[in-house]
Amino acid sequence: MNDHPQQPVSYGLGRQMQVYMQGLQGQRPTLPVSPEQLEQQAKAQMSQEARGYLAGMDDTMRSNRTAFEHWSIVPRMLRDVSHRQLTTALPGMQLPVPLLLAPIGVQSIIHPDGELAVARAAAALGVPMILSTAASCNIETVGKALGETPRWFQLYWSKDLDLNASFVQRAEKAGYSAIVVTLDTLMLSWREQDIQNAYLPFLLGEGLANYFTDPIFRQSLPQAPEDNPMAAIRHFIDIFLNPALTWDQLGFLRQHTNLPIFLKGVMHPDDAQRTIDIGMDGIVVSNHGGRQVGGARGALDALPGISAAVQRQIPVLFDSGIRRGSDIIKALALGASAVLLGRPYIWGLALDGQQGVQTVLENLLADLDLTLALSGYSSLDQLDASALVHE
Ligand SMILES: Cc1cc2nc3c(=O)[nH]c(=O)nc-3n(C[C@H](O)[C@H](O)[C@H](O)COP(=O)(O)O)c2cc1C
Ligand SMILES: O=C(O)C(=O)c1ccccc1
Repeated sequence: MNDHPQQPVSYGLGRQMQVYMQGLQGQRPTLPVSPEQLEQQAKAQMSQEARGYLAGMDDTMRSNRTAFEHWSIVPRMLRDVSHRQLTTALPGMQLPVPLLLAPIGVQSIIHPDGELAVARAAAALGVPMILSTAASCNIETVGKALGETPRWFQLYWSKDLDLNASFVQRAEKAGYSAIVVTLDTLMLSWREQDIQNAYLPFLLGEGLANYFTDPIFRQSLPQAPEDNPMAAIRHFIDIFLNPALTWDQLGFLRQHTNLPIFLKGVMHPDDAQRTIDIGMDGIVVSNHGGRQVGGARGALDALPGISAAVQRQIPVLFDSGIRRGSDIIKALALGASAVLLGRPYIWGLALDGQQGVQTVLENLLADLDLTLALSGYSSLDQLDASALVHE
């Protein structure tokens, strides 16, 4: 596991005063501080194709947010919150904050520096990053940019088992400390905007860096991807997802990596139980940011039942709709050990590259730190359902 000596530049009061002091010099934050305005501004300057790709099903995304709105924090007073602790212990590893960057594919369509800019921002703040299989920059290059910062690798389970083994071995060698297998995307969903735009980034060769640099992938091509990219893209389309995947096949990964394995996209307590039964190490409760199943349940609504089933036997992580510090507090109070931040860091990337991602993270961590303290908590392990009411 990676140790990470860096602490984020400044949480809470530090960040707040930094901004107010800059105001004395006539400076204002360059990015919108509110996530809603950040989203609006980022979308306004993206291409129609990128905007469409970032979208999801409106109803499921609305359910994700509504689920948060139905829980309220009940602040408690006078409990000495002068020192806060945001470190988060997972079995076998310590995270500096209860937050990881969610795996988001094909970041080159958002910003030319894509995953590299994100990795540099993550490294500047010590925030762990999860790299997508469908990245525009490969496992090794992103690993180097991250230095000592913790990183995990997200696997799309290919039809080619040797390729799956190769990916996890490359990740292990490049200092990644966990594998996240995404279960909810065994095929791409009916994506209205992408279909309207007739746009799939992979067909343009975007997001294929891990495949094109993989020895197993290259071996199965008659010509190198550099010499015949269309044939390489066609092979990728044939093998990259495997809708035939079932629970009993996941054990295969164990023979090829010693890293802990998390399953992402769990929405039912029975699937969480199944994860434990087959000996996997953790789950991510998620509906993929409302991008896969239209009309699906809000992810936070699934969390209490899953936490109750899991009984802390394995860590439960959460994503889909995290926008503010209060959202993180709610997810942790309902049993998550940490959360994944999705679209907000991509909006920062779209507007200002590495610096944009960094600003979004600094703001979110400051908000988390202050909201935690003002709610009456000084460490994350004090949070449980008694911090909230459902109404
Ligand atoms: C543009 C985009 C691409 C994504 N690509 C991946 C991916 O490659 N692998 C994966 O497991 N999840 C992927 N996700 C899902 C995220 O990891 C995460 O579950 C989701 O963004 C959380 O929802 P939120 O962004 O609304 O908070 C993607 C999400 C978006 C928005
Ligand atoms: O677009 C996505 O949501 C996603 O998860 C994905 C799937 C395949 C390749 C890249 C990203």
